[in-house]
Amino acid sequence: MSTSALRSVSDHQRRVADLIGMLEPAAVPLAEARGLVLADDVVAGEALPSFDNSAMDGYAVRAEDIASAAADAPVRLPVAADIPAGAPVGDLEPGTAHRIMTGAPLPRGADAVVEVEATDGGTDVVAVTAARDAGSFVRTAGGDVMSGTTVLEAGTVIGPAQVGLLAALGVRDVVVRPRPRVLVCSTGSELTDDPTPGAGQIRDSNSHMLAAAVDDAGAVAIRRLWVADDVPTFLRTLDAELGTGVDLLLTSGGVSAGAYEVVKDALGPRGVEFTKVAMQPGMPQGSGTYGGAAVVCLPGNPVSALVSFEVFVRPALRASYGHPRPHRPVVRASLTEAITSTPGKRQLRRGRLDPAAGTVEPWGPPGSGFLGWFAGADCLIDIPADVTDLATGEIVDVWDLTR
Ligand SMILES: Nc1nc2c(c(=O)[nH]1)N[C@H]1C(S)=C(S)[C@@H](COP(=O)(O)OP(=O)(O)OC[C@H]3O[C@@H](n4cnc5c(N)ncnc54)[C@H](O)[C@@H]3O)O[C@H]1N2
Ligand code: MOO
Repeated sequence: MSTSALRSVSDHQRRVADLIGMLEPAAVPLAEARGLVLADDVVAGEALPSFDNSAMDGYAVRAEDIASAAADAPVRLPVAADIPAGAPVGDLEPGTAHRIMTGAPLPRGADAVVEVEATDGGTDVVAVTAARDAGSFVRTAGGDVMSGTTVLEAGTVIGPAQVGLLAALGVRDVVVRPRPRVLVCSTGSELTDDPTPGAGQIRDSNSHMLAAAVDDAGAVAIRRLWVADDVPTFLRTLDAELGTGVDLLLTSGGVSAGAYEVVKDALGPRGVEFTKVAMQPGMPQGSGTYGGAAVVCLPGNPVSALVSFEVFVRPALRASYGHPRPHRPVVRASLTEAITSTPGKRQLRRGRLDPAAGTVEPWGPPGSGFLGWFAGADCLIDIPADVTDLATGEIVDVWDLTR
């Protein structure tokens, strides 16, 4: 096939993204929401803090009662009560102090807290050695969040701070687009789970690798399986697994031009399209729908499978649950050595990025079997299809795989 007949990377990215689409929002418990994206605004149903409280361990007072306090002229006040955190709100009589702990409710009548360091720490009578203005060390109700305000907007990615805020506001369920559910299926009669593979056999690494990539993308690898190069067995397996809440069937292997291309032979006649993309690695690709699920068929070479996942599947999965940044961040860096690329194919070459130096080092050969090298890389060098030679020091686009 001439390279002019190949589909462009961006066309195939669009096709895969359209196939997976966007999932419908649903309420999920807060404990399961980290990494997901709010589908609705969240409005605070109450204020934070919900009551005036102390920012310091010390004494609740009336500022005017300690206005003259100084190190050489302490003001002595009887300590009328102890207020631990969690106590109900009390009342402070003028001319008295309450010993108060950080977070405890400020008693009615008090308007300031004097920290214990500015006192003698007395428990019956306290000597205050510094004046404090009204409002000192008081955290006022609503000072952080006012009831009725929008605290988080739709489209916000829920991270630890957002989980904390929602928990503080008493929100138990949040409305998000759910994690896409992915069935990962390796194919190949050479694959085995046997700890000591026989002659010509290899361990199935792709299903482990792709399930990890699925989870890393914020989706869920609901099951991981492998099937031999046998069309009836492959179809029977899929028919048993699909139709049970699978959003995406992700296969690897069996898509090129050999005599036993199980994925292509089984799904090609059932509406899944097999095509060649102008990309290296990852030229042969399949995409379509089957059994109610979107289907993406990746090539079997491990580096091709994972690069294809990065290029086509990861952004589509992240977009399907509304992630505002579906793609890896792209940075510009200068090459530490010259590299070449096949004409007519966009090459995604493994590299090691040094953000401080602004450089990227090509890491390992370009071939698609070098998973050992890929495992030591942290980025992909994106070489456009019309570029064949890059000199040392040239500036290239680099996909940062660590973010
Ligand atoms: N005559 C042609 N041959 C090939 C072409 C072509 O256009 N014409 N394309 C080549 C390209 S490019 C790629 S990429 C591969 C894709 O092949 P398949 O998707 O059919 O994959 P397999 O043949 O099943 O396997 C390829 C390779 O990867 C190993 N593999 C497969 N699955 C796994 C797994 N789960 N874990 C670990 N390793 C796996 C497999 O043993 C093979 O070594 O086709 C080229 N050939
Ligand atoms: O296009 Mo294949 O994915 O290199 O080895």
